[in-house]
Amino acid sequence: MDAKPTLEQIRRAPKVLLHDHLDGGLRPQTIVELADAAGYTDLPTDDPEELGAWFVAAANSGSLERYLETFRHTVAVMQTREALERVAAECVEDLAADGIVYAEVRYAPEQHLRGGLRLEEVVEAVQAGFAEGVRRVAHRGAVIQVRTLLTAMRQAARSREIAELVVRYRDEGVVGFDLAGPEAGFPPSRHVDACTYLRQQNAYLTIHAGEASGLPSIWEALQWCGADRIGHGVRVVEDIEAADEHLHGARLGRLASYVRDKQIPLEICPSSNVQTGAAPSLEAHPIHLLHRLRFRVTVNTDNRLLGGITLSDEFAALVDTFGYGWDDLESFTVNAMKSAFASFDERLVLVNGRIKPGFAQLKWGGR
Ligand SMILES: O=c1[nH]cnc2c1ncn2[C@@H]1O[C@H](CO)[C@@H](O)[C@H]1O
Ligand SMILES: [Zn+2]
Repeated sequence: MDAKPTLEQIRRAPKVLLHDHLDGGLRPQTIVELADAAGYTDLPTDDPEELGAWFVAAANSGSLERYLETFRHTVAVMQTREALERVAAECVEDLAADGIVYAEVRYAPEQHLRGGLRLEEVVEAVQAGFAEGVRRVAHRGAVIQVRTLLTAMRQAARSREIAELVVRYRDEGVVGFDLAGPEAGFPPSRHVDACTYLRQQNAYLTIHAGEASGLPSIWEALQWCGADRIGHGVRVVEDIEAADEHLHGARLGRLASYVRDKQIPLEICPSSNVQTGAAPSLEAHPIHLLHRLRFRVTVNTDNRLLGGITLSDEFAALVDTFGYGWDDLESFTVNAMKSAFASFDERLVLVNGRIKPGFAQLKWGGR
């Protein structure tokens, strides 16, 4: 129990992932093959290993805008039904191989229309791919639940249409809406109409906020748009007055208090935040303060390809950096499951049937 969780043990732990972009998690080999099939000649290299390294290096830019430029290549090769299905199926295989038992995977349908697909066809292709992935994984004896979030790009003007798409496919595995893209200059309040519509439909939404912009963006996401969760949200620390090492004298402003009192889930993505400059380093990442102050912290990958990481790697890095043990990792996992957009029944079954027994086995099983 006191022993430090190893990467190999963490990989076996039943994990939950709420924030993962489909178009930020492709296998480099797949990108090369899809580019070849589509006649896309702009890839920086045709060698899968070099390509994987190129993405990580290019994403280590210190700026969200430059980080997002790398999506040019992944989106370019995801423009046909076959490509979308393949990428979605492989995503499920990769998440299951990392020991994830429940995932919500997001992407922006409006970015996949260049090959002539309609929004509905994009959604149906990805859902078919997820179902295929779940079948393949089941053949190997693993069980994973995968749900979908549909993202609207905040710099564009299609959020209402995407919100309607979420509602239309709510019984086919689409569980919520997301806003992503460059945060600076494109505040959540631009999309109030879509968000109001979703709430009136009893649908769920999460919004990327507090990553490249600060408190006003988080405030708008919550109080103008009614977001159920916040993507990243790390800059909420700007509303917390520095505390000493033991947290004596930590003072929360009104917004930080609201986020903590209401236990608004924060989808924190440590590696991504360091890559985009939202956090100066893992050692100085706000997750440690937020976790100790008992905000509802969840740990996520954001973009596995761009970070060159899995969720297990993220957990292992937190263990190394902050000395976290099984109780911390279990609390991030239970927080995530409680914050998922799946129904209460489904969440309960996963917490009691998989997460608690799985962590108990890792904590006490060896004794
Ligand atoms: O961390 C992030 N912040 C904001 N936008 C992001 C982030 N990661 C990915 N995307 C954007 O979301 C789109 C749909 O998946 C991606 O194409 C990318 O532009
Ligand atoms: Zn994201």
